[in-house]
Amino acid sequence: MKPQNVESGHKSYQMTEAIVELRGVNIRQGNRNILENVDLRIARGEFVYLVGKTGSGKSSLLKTLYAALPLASGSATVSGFDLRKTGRRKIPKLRRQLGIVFQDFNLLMDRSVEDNLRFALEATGWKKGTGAEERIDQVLQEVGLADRRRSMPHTLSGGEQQRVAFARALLNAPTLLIADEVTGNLDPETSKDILELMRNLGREHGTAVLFATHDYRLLDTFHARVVRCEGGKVFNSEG
Ligand SMILES: Nc1ncnc2c1ncn2[C@@H]1O[C@H](COP(=O)(O)OP(=O)(O)OP(=O)(O)O)[C@@H](O)[C@H]1O
Repeated sequence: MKPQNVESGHKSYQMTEAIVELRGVNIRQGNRNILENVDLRIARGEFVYLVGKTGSGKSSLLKTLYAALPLASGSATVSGFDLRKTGRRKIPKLRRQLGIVFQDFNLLMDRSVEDNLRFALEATGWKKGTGAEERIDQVLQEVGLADRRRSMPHTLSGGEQQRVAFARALLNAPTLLIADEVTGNLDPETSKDILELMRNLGREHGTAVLFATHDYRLLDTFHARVVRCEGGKVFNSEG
């Protein structure tokens, strides 16, 4: 296949560059084998659905990608980090390349939207006066919440709170967005809006998106590659 060049602002990148490359990975929780011999490749800017029943190992696979679970065996590269060589001290550096969003929005409820984002920026090493305020404006605009910058989280709907969580995940311009059951608390219409938003942001910025869900109905939202966890194995298929 001919590599496809995508223009993103002043950056040009190749859609074929791998952001995730797992080969023969075994994933364990405690002394239990969860997934065996996993091969998975995700290219820059690619959107991938990760599906499987509750307990099939989706979260364990995602945890492996952000180095919250060690590799039991095999090789894995995520955003240029070789996970076999990514010791504890390097993990924060790896995670700065990733945007991770969960079902629970995990917002600080006693702080405004902008304070939630400022807190995340400072926690990842941004200093005041280095474009932080502009970056907050940018990500809120991208998720369609520019006018809610000073709102408190409890005044926002569930869908809007999840958008704030996405805005926070986007702050450091991740190469990979990991979404673990992010629509679990949302109604079907809002879930599809969130899904569309993720796909569009991914396309625009060349961010790969791995969207885990046990809700197979969401696969009808748009056509994309589907990766399935079942019976301790991971199956790759064309969507
Ligand atoms: N900390 C742990 N210690 C031992 N076993 C665990 C641990 N966390 C998860 N498991 C087990 O690993 C298996 C896979 O769980 P995992 O959370 O990865 O599945 P999942 O597909 O993400 O499910 P869900 O959709 O419910 O989140 C389950 O059988 C679960 O009981």
